[in-house]
Amino acid sequence: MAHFAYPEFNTKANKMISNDFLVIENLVKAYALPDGEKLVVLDGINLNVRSDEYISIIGHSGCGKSTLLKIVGGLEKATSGLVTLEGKEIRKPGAERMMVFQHYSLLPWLTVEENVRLAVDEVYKKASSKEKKQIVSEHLAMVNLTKAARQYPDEISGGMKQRVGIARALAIRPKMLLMDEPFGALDALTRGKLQRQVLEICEHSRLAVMMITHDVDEAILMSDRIILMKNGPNANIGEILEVPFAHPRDPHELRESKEYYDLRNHALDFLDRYFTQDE
Ligand SMILES: Nc1ncnc2c1ncn2[C@@H]1O[C@H](COP(=O)(O)OP(=O)(O)OP(=O)(O)O)[C@@H](O)[C@H]1O
Repeated sequence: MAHFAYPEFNTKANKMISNDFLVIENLVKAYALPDGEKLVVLDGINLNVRSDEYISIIGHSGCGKSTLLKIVGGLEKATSGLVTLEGKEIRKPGAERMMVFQHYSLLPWLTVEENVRLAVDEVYKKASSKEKKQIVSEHLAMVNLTKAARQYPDEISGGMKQRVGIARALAIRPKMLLMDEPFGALDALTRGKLQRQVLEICEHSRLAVMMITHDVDEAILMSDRIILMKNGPNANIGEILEVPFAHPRDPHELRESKEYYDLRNHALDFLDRYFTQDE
């Protein structure tokens, strides 16, 4: 790897942290409906995300969480407003922003390592075959999938598939990970294990994360801030909660603190309030 500029995982303490890494300003997103009307989904979103920050987005179904994530991912365009990453306007998808979806999106005719390799080939065009192989194997090891490298997606469990998706996203060395309910389809035990694995990777990496979840406990465990969205249409941010717990976090320890329950109840009350308004 001598001539290949592939950064090591650095601790957060070693890095420059920028407060205006991702900047969302007055973001409005409207969809044209078949009857000629307009559906304004997001109406005036303002948010700054630091370059090492883990952000969760919570809100009732249809409030525009996925739409917001897709705009940051460059898969959807804003109707008005501005979204910038390190000062550059986001107009299309890019390798510095990798997406992970709830339903794994692996190619079934490729093995686990080939699925990751495909993405590495696409981005590291100048790297040698040996270097690319090393990147793939490092990232499979990171999510404990070394032994499953030669298996096909239909030969592995849902949790393993999701780990392949995460390894594939991380192997590209993105600056930002965008995850749409990444643990939503997993059983409770697998979800807990994978949450801790992702948390550990994020605690040691120079990475910003934006994650959609419906699970308040998951949001508190993983995030530095929780974005609580008001209901749509014309949704915007209702509240932003700071999660005050130091890293590394242990879910059992968290659940012993009063602060944890105060935060949890606050988020649940917010969601209840909006659910009731809608009824
Ligand atoms: N391409 C589209 N064309 C028209 N309307 C759309 C389109 N995509 C999303 N919508 C509408 O925008 C609104 C927000 O959708 P979005 O998927 O962003 O919500 P969400 O908060 O992620 O919901 P959920 O929690 O159920 O996944 C919904 O009313 C949805 O029907």
